[in-house]
Amino acid sequence: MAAMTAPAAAPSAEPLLSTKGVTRWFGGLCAVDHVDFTLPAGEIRALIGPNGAGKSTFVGLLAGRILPTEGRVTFAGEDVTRLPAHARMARGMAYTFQITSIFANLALFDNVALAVQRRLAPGQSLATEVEAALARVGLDDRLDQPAGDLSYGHQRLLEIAMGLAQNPRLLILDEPTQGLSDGEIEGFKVLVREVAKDATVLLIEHNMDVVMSLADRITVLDMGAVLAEGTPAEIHADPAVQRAYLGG
Ligand SMILES: Nc1ncnc2c1ncn2[C@@H]1O[C@H](COP(=O)(O)OP(=O)(O)OP(=O)(O)O)[C@@H](O)[C@H]1O
Repeated sequence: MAAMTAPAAAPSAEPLLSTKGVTRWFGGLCAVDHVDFTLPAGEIRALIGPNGAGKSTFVGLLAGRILPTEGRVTFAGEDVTRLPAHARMARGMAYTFQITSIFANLALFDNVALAVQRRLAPGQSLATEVEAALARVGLDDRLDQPAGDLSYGHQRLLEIAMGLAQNPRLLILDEPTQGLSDGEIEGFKVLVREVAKDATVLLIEHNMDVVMSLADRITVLDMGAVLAEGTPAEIHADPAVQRAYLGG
């Protein structure tokens, strides 16, 4: 029997996250229109689209910050459509949003400590976990500095550290590179590749260089609906995407 080779691990049949017909109206405006979306575990997925395409609303629906008018959201095999954001976080979703959610008057350490406390296991040291999360984004030399003193770009990195501190299964990043310098963007790419070794990443991003170099696959939203989905090369070559988004 020793000569038998182990069967290759079967790809997990169930996606980490999916939506079915998810829809959100704001008054007379349909911001997200019957979107079917599937995100397999382990992928880096970028979500792109023109301004007003519905990206932030869609991510709000995934995270539980916005409830759908109709449709279903499934996370890790569970229907989470009606679960509030904190319950989805407890199940392993973490996210950063365009509107920064840090506490400006608190030190970096305390901001991240708030996130770590959600999942600290017995025997784990709060300080060690906080410092490790800040080290991943390169901010561990400023533990005692008030978060409000950071540049906008560094505040975005702090938010990512707060997301990572939760050891998420899914990390959702809404325009994470906005306000970062070119050098910081390179560091961010390295960080996301590192994070993706043990988490799934969904990235809303306008910087096409970041999208093309990081994403395994790209989903393009336009007017609340999925216009296209594919590898960076496929999306780059798609005439409908070029017309709607890339200005081609
Ligand atoms: N709370 C709200 N009330 C009313 N309309 C809204 C609300 N939130 C979003 N919208 C509208 O829904 C549409 C989609 O907006 P959304 O912010 O999701 O798009 P987006 O793709 O994230 O845009 P951007 O790239 O500019 O951030 C827009 O027309 C927007 O004005």
